[in-house]
Amino acid sequence: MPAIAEPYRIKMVEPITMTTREQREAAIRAAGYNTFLLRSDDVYIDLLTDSGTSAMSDRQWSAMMMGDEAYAGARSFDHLVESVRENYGFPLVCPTHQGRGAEHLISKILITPGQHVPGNMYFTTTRVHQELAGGTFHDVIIDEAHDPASRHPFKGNVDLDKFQALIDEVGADQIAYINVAVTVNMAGGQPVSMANIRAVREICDRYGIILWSDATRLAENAWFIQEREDGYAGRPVAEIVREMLSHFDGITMSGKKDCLVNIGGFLAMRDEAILTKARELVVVYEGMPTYGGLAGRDLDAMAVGLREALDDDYLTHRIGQVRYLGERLQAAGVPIVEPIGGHAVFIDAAAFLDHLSQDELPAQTLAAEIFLDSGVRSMERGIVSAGRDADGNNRYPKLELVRLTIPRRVYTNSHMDVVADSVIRVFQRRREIQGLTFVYESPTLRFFTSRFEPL
Ligand SMILES: Cc1ncc(COP(=O)(O)O)c(/C=N/[C@@H](Cc2ccccc2)C(=O)O)c1O
Repeated sequence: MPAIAEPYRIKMVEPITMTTREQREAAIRAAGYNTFLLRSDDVYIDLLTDSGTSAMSDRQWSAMMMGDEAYAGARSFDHLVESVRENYGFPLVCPTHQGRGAEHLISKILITPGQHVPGNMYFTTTRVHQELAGGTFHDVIIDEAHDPASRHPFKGNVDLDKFQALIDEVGADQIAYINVAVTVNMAGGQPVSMANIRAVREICDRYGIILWSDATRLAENAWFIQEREDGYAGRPVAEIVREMLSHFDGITMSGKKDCLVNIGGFLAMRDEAILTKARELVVVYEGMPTYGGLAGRDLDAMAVGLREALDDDYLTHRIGQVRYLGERLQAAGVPIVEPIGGHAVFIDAAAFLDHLSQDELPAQTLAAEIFLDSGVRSMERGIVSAGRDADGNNRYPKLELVRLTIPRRVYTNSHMDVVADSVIRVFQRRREIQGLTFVYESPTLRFFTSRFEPL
């Protein structure tokens, strides 16, 4: 991909400082070797997440100044609805404080306890809300998604045979809905093709199954369709997004990613009955249906940001930056998930630290080692994130990954070079690295707050 300059110029900066090795050793010990528990001031380049860490534009900031903080019926809500209608094609919107707020509501609305919810690989908060609502998640993603080395161009695709087999096994009436994430975070930010979305739609229509999407990174998914799928080259991302979403009954959206805001989310849909139920629940858990746990200014920032995130030049640079980092690591022989995803480079920690067993927590270990080397913060996406099953046993995911997650419009490729140099240094001394073990294991979504110590 030809290098392109940032399609924006920087108008404000936030100073960052490099720490010493001694400072980092003290910091990671205090954080229990869990990068989620590090203090921001101890982090040099923060690649923990792309969630809520984007830089907002001058247009978003000025929209915030005009935010309407009326408790009910604020203009800011109208602006969000207009933007969702215009850019996503959904007529109905229920704002929530962030993505998992929307996941909570839709799980309660659509799932009857005992029902099943197929999806293209699990995501932690999505699955936990489905389970809390009494549903059982079933992974129906294609097998290639579980192979870090597979170069399948659309590893996020639903395996139609797996989906059909589940329908045959439990009956269509026992399937609450199918949830198709675009892109698939835990597979490495991997896209779903338009052809696959259409094929899933056909099955859902045949059996009367609701087709929902976790649209959190939909713009990046559309950009990969433009780049890789026959018939879409040269089509504007905004047009591809409208076509993608036209096949879904509704979406949960974490605005903290592809709406370029620091907080925000929403449900968007076509069915008034679902909106009515969402409004009944949102007043209990989030706030009035016209603010959903957000300030008016947040709604306005999201209305502007979701439109900006569909810009072709912005996405070409954004995805190009992720690819730049990934290609530097590939050139040094560092094992990463291929193809390189849309929002992050995922290091194959199992291959990187192939002398460690999964019970020695390779990804947790590698994330701590990278921080110790350079102050770069990453996120464990392996056995710790996978948690325990209903019987209390550790789940053993095929993918044991460390995610280097690139915030939107924040860092330059000079920062990417610092990250690449650090990971390569750790790779060169990987045989010296020993594993970690739990000293405290939190009961739910344990990766957020558990603590560890070196073996
Ligand atoms: C595909 C997808 N669907 C829904 C959500 C929830 O949205 P929200 O509630 O955060 O707004 C997320 C959030 N992803 C963040 C934050 C995170 C969340 C759980 C564990 C680790 C990190 C991340 O991947 O960094 C997501 O990626």
